[in-house]
Amino acid sequence: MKKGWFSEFGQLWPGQTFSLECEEVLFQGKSPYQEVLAFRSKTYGNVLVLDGVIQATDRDEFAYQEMFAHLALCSHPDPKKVLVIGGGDGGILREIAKHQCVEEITICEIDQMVIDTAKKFLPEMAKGFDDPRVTLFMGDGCAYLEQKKNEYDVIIVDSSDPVDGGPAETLYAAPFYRHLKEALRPGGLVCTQAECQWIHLNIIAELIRFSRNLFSHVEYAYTTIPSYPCGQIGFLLASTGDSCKTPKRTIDESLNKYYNEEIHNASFVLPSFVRRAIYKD
Ligand SMILES: NCCCN[C@H]1CC[C@H](N)CC1
Repeated sequence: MKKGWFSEFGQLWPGQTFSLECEEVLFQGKSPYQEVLAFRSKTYGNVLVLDGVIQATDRDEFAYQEMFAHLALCSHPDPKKVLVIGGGDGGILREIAKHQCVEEITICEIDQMVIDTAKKFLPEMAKGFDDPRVTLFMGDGCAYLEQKKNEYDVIIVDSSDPVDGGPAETLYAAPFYRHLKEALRPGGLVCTQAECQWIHLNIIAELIRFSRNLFSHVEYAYTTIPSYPCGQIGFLLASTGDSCKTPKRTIDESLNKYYNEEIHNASFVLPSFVRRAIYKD
């Protein structure tokens, strides 16, 4: 990519794109799994891109990482063992580490190049790997999960998008959610990257449909984040215990730039057309 503008084209957001003015290309590489790009943008700081899709920018990544981690962890009464699938840039680890009750954080990431690129060019995220409670397992998240039964209080699936034939496609199907449930301890919950209410209602509705057969509470919440398609992205919270709509625990809000108790509650409040389409109510 040359100095100028980076535009994000994707199969999952046809007919639209988001662009950032690029000051300098910092890294371009190809791992066994995907194209990896990092560049310094004019107004969003450093940017991490995988297969042409923006993963994180210095300027707004906190909106995603904080809501992802704290919606999940504040919805569990006493999370001690946490598993992250994906999330190799480290941002989600940084957020989970804010919860002192957590004793073990395991992350399963398949692509070492993502970790190395984040450590070099987005260190504010990658510092999440420095917490002594973190154990890194390099490998496929699905395979790792299939070996785990009754093991975790919270599982966070920080995946890329379910592009046809892409690495994340299987993470949006019912078998994977069965494995997620089997890996949870009683009262456990999962929180997964669940795309955008403006352009992915069918994906979200299908996730909810099959998750309802497995979990006692299945709820959709979202955050606002300018560098993702349509400026927002959602999370599916599926619990074997209580609803996630109101927090069971609080976190010191001075630690966060985005998440707070009020926004936890508000993030589950959806426009009528979305609620009808995804919950079929
Ligand atoms: N830790 C950040 C992972 C990025 N998650 C996804 C990146 C691609 C987006 N279209 C959706 C979120």
